[in-house]
Amino acid sequence: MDAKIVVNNIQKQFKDLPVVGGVSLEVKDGEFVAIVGPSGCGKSTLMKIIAGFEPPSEGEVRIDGAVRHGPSPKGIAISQHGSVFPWLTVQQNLMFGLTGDGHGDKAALADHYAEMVGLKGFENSYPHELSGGMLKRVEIARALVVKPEILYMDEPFSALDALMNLKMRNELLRILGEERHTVLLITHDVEEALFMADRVLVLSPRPTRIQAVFEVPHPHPRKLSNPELQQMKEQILQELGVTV
Ligand SMILES: Nc1ncnc2c1ncn2[C@@H]1O[C@H](COP(=O)(O)OP(=O)(O)OP(=O)(O)O)[C@@H](O)[C@H]1O
Repeated sequence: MDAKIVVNNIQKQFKDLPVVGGVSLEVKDGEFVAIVGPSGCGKSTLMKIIAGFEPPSEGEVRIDGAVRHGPSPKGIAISQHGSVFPWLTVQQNLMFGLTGDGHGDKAALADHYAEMVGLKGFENSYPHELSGGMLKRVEIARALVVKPEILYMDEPFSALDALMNLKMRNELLRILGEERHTVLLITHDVEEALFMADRVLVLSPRPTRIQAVFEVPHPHPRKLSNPELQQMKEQILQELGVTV
């Protein structure tokens, strides 16, 4: 099958600062690819380019074979900064992206996704009435409700505490088990990458390139105590220059 996303020799320079030094990558339909890399290496820049929010200096991105010059309607991004509208209720936030007539009963659909992420009973609450973890779930539900073919996630759980972070990983995997999406995840957390992804890419320092690739063929649910995953974690940390 053809790749869903093809990244062809992407390079990016901000004035005279080279940030992305030539990245090529193929992501299969339904694949979950995690990207880890040293701080400031250019992860977010690369993700913005792949998602179509930032033009590359060189190279091209294809979605389903077509070269993109901006965000694709097939994809949706979830960032670490959060983007729920504070003046709308949970249900209204979820209905916001449901434009056009193809969505049937929008309120019912919004409520279904609110329930899916564990927010049943909070449909009429406003963001300021929710905890940080609940807000993150609103954001994930808001992305999923439009049924994107591709999810671009840049450190989506990094603002959450450790316990909520673990819960959200499980929640997302459960949803992905029910609904197929192609996922690109940027994380600084090697365990998060190994827990969730089919493949982990390790980026080099800036100007960033793909330095190493790790396939993670283990079925879900995974146990991070699995010796093979532990070994892979050590290898990835070594690639990142962290001695263990
Ligand atoms: N719009 C911009 N204009 C100029 N420089 C930029 C711009 N965006 C990013 N940079 C620079 O590009 C480099 C990489 O930034 P980027 O945010 O992509 O890295 P990152 O790996 O995601 O960082 P972190 O690990 O801290 O999240 C940094 O040196 C940053 O200052």
